[in-house]
Amino acid sequence: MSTKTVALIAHDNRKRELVEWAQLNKASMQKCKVFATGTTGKLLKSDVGLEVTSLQSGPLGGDQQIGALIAEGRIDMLIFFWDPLEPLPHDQDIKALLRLAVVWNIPVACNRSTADFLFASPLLFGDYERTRPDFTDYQNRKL
Ligand SMILES: O=C(CO)COP(=O)(O)O
Repeated sequence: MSTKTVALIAHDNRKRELVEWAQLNKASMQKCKVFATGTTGKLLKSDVGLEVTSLQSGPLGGDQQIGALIAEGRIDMLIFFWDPLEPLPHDQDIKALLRLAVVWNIPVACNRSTADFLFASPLLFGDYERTRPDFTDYQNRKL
């Protein structure tokens, strides 16, 4: 079984919620490789004590960096507590990230109960191999 790679992101109004959730799931998180956007990553290090690879802050391109990692097949799961009540300057980046997670068949949790379900799943540390879609036909289409 290979180490799972998880991307964690939370918008400002939901950062406390993500930190609390990560504290409760710290033992499992420590078995994963964790990527995060800038400020989220900083909090996960300082308040949870996780080892995290922090990318740029979301509005500065962090969502796009996570999206690129997904497209490269380097992320197994996305936990993204996005803010459903406030528009943000980088809304398009957020939409693009969520879109790529669907394109590449990545499990995504946008709230705490879904994150609980993902982390309670025997598949998390089992021998489940996510089907990575094959877009060969799409890439070879006649133009
Ligand atoms: O804005 C974000 C995701 O869209 C999160 O970025 P930060 O983790 O830097 O706050």
